Parts: sequence; C-alpha cells; structure tokens
Amino acid sequence: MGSATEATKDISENLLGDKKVTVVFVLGGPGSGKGTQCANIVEHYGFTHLSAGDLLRAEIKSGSENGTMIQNMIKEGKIVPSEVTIKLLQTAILENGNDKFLIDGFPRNEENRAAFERVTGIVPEFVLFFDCYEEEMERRLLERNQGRVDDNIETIKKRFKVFVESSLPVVEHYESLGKVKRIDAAKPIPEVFEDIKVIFSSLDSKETA
Ligand SMILES: Nc1ncnc2c1ncn2[C@@H]1O[C@H](COP(=O)(O)OP(=O)(O)O)[C@@H](O)[C@H]1O
Ligand SMILES: Nc1ccn([C@@H]2O[C@H](COP(=O)(O)OP(=O)(O)O)[C@@H](O)[C@H]2O)c(=O)n1
Ligand SMILES: [Mg+2]
Repeated sequence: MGSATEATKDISENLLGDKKVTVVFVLGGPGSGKGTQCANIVEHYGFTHLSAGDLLRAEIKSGSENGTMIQNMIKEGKIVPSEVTIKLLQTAILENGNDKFLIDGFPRNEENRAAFERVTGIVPEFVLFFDCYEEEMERRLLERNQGRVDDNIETIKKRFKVFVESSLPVVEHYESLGKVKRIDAAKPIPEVFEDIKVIFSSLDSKETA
C-alpha cells in the first residue's frame, strides 16, 4: 500500500515539476460525439486524444486486477473511482512525448474533478462542451455498433441520469469560472467540426502572437 502511494506521489511531482502540459477537457453526454470530434482535432491541431472510457476499457482487456470492478461499473453506467481513472490518465500523459492533450469523458463528477486537480495540479485551458439532446444521443448510441456492453437501452438510460446528476454540475463549475466553450453537437459531424475549428484556430493564433 505504502509503495503504491509513493508511486502516485512521484508521478504527480513529475507532472508538476518537469512536464508542463496544455489540457482541454472534452465533456458532453454519452453519444454527443466527443470521440468523433477529438479524432478531427488531433488530425488538425496536434493534440493527443486521451479518452477516459477507452483507457478504462483497455485496462479491462489487459487483465488488470481492477478489470472486473471496472467492467461491472461500465455495464451499470456508474463512474469508476477517481484514483483508478486518474492513474491511467497520468501514466498516459507521462508516457507521451506530446504536451497538448484532449481529455475526453473526464472529469465526469465532482470527485473526478477535485481529485485530478489535487493530484496533478493541472488546470484545464478550457472545457469543450458538446451540447446535444437525449433523443439524438440515444439514437446515435443504439447505432454505434462498437460492441460495447453499455450501448443498450437499459444502460443508456442510466448513463443519461448519471450525466445529468453528476457530470453537468462539473460543466456548471467550469461555467462559473468562464472556462466553457459550448458547441451545438446536434448538428451533422462536418458542421460541428466547423464550429470547433473556430475555437482551436484562435488558440493557435494566440500561441504564435
Ligand atoms: N454530429 C453527429 N451526427 C450524427 N452522428 C454522429 C455525430 N457525431 C458522432 N456521431 C456518431 O454517433 C456515435 C457516437 O459518437 P461518439 O463520438 O462515439 O460519441 P461520444 O464519445 O460522445 O459517446 C458514433 O457512432 C458516431 O459515428
Ligand atoms: N471519467 C470516467 C469516464 C468513463 N467512465 C466509465 O466508462 C463509461 C464509458 O465512458 P465513455 O467516455 O467511453 O462513454 P461515451 O460518453 O464516449 O459514450 C462510463 O459510462 C463510465 O462507466 C468512468 O467511470 N469515469
Ligand atoms: Mg466516447
């Protein structure tokens, strides 16, 4: 137990000390198009995409001792304890040579948010929020066809409830800090990306100014 705590401490000190990173949190309901648009942003703006859900699914596949717990939580649409997800994100950030990250699907509740800030000291540049109504998100999830255990109507309903009760308050927190850039995510994929481009292009020109 002692050594695991030590290891976490070392990583966070590295993150604070050596590695300076730019982080954008990409938030929005299940099926709002976060993963789809992150791929577009990566292609055009040189960010690395870290999806919390993908990291958790990879952890299940790797046969980790937490695998069964993570699998059960995903099946139920529940949020995995922060320490597990943050560890995966920290490792991914440190293993990557890039210093610009899109963190997709995290923080999903207040516990995620507060623990990440405390452990890593990272404050997001801004939050890209995908605004979409449930009927559209439900339609997309039921057609996603990625063989996910949580893309069934029963789990989808639970995920929507968790989103409204636990994840939207995180968006409101960042809203109160003036950090939210809201996108109308109900539009077709290319139109959503046009709106995203406006945001990321102005970021680029700020850097070179
Ligand atoms: N703007 C959009 N219009 C229609 N379908 C979309 C749009 N954005 C994404 N999709 C589709 O909806 C599904 C969910 O998208 P995804 O990017 O995985 O969302 P999220 O990561 O927010 O759950 C995918 O099958 C994707 O191809
Ligand atoms: N920060 C996070 C992100 C995802 N997850 C879990 O992983 C599931 C899938 O997350 P995801 O981001 O891949 O889902 P989408 O919003 O992309 O559909 C969530 O419903 C949670 O069970 C979590 O516990 N904590
Ligand atoms: Mg996703």
